[in-house]
Amino acid sequence: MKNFISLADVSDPKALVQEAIQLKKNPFADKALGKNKTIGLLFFNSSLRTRLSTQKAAQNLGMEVMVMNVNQDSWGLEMMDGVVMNGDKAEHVKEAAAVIGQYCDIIAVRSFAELKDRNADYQEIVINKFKQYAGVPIVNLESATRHPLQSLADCITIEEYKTKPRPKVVLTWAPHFKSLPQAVANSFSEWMNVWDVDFVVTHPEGYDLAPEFVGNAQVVYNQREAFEGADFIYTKNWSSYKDYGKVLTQNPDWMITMDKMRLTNNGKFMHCLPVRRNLKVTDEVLDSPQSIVIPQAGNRVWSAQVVLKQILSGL
Ligand SMILES: NCCC[C@H](NC(=O)CCC(=O)O)C(=O)O
Ligand SMILES: NC(=O)OP(=O)(O)O
Repeated sequence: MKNFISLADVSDPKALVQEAIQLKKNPFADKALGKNKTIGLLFFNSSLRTRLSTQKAAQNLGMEVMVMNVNQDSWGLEMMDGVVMNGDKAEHVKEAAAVIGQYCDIIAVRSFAELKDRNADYQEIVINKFKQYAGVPIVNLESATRHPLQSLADCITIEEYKTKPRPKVVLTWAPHFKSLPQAVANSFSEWMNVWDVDFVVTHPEGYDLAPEFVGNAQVVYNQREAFEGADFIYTKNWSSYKDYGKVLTQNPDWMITMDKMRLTNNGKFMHCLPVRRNLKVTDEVLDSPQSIVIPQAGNRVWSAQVVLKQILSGL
């Protein structure tokens, strides 16, 4: 593997998941692979899981890790070419990425959608500029439109918890007062489209994801209907793609409750976290045996480790 920016970088996603499940049984087997190799983790946004699980994965592979919160600790980075840099951005990504590439064998970047300009976000400017100028492999830690390390961990989790060869998986929108990116939902949908599942997406009208991410999913605007017989309920809030970045409704009727979970086939509750209790999902659901959010987050280590292992093997 050269880079891990989206599903397109993975030649065999199912084999990758099986390899991750094997790694989990023997986490330190490849400790020599990363010796004298350095990964730089660059964060333009907050993180708990991504930061710690990627660091842990790199350490399991024997790598050195450097972490930088770009917006707090470094110079403001200009992403646009050909501009007069007389504003608040002191350094161009052209130099910054190339310089970090002198210090690191792999660079991992988190940079969320700004949710102001749909074209700009969907062009994936930040991660693509790093790919263009760093000269070393790039790993996506959640970019404007995708969060593939999360989706890979989600696939590992579904493989571990499924009770039938072809489970029904439902991606459901849930209410939030803030305008949040579509990245997690897009990416999950992208991966579910190549998985052995019956995949349903449910959300209020106006929240349709970009068609290239919805793919062959069945879209249902009635949440209760969507939940019928589901084996997995994957919850996420996202802002509108069509009316870009807007919060069109905060309708509390879309919150995940035990009453709705009872419509499922003893369905497992999944969420990438962080999750706001009693806004998106009730305490009762999150604290029930049906919730698998903690092992799901635990799988972020194996998702990152299998990706770093494959990239290191190709250096
Ligand atoms: N990486 C996992 C999700 C990150 C981000 N969530 C958030 O920003 C939640 C913030 C809040 O609830 O205030 C998102 O939706 O893409
Ligand atoms: N799920 C996830 O990516 O969590 P963080 O935003 O805390 O990294």
